[in-house]
Amino acid sequence: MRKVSNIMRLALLQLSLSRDKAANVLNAISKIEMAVEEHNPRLITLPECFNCPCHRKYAEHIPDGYTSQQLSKAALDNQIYLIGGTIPELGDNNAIYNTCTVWGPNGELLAKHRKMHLFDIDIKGGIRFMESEMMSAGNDFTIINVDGHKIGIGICYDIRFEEMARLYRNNGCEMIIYPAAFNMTTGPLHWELLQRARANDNQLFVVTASLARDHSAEYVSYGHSMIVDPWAKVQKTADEHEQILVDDIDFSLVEQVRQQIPVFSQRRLDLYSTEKKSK
Ligand SMILES: NC(=O)CCC(=O)C(=O)O
Repeated sequence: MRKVSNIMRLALLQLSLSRDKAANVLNAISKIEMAVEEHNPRLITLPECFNCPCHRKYAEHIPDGYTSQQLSKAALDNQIYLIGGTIPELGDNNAIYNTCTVWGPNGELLAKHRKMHLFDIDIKGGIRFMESEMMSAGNDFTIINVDGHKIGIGICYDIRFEEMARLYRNNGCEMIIYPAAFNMTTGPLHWELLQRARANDNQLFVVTASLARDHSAEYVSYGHSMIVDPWAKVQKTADEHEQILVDDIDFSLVEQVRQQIPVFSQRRLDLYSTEKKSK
C-alpha cells in the first residue's frame, strides 16, 4: 500500500483504572474525544486491561461485547485508528485471552491480537504474578497497515521476547505498539531499557501505553507511557499520572537509521536465523 505521509500523529492514553468497568470504558471514550478535539491524532492507543482486571468474570466476546461496541463507535465517531488496549476476551472454546482489538476509522475491527507470552514471574521480595492461571496464550502475530505503514502489535510482557519484535521487523514493520502495564518491581529497571533495546535491535519505533499508577490498587502499574524512535532515543514519555501523551512520528527516521547502520544486510544468516513456525 502507498505511504500517504511520513508523518503520523499519535496519542497515547495513560488511564486510571477504577473498580467500575462501565466507568472505565466511559473514561477512555471521553479521553479519546478530548485527544481528538485538542490534538487531532491519526491513531490512539489505550493501555493493557484499561477497562477491568484481566479476569474471567469480566470477559466479553469480541466484537459483540459491550467494550468492543463502544470502541468501534469511538473510532467511527472520531475518524481514528484505535488500538483498543486490552480486554479479557471470552473465546469460542471458553478460554480467556488478554486481547488487543484494533479499530479503523469506519468502526471496523481490523485485527485482534491475543497476548502471546503470559506474564508468569515470581521475584523474591518483589512481585509474583501468574497470568497463565487465568488466561490462555494467543498463537498469532498481528500486523496492521495504517496509511501504508506496517505496525506490529504486542502486549506488555510480549516486549521481553526479542524474536517476536525481530519477526515484525523482518515482515516490514516500522513500528511496534505494546499496550502495557508494567509493575513497580521490574518497571524502574526494565521498562525503558526494553523499549530502547527493541527499537535499537530492529530500527523501528516502539510505542507503549500504560495504565496510570495507583498505589491503592491490587496491581500497581509503573506508568511512563513512551515513544522511542528508531535511533533508540526516548522521543516522549509520560510520568506516572493519568495523561494524554501526543507526538508526531516521522517515519523517515526508520529509513535513515537502516541506511546509516545497515545491520540487517550485514547479518551472518549463513550462520544463524530467526524463523516463524506455524502452529
Ligand atoms: N502485564 C504484564 O505483562 C506485565 C509485564 C511486566 O511487568 C514485566 O516485568 O515484564
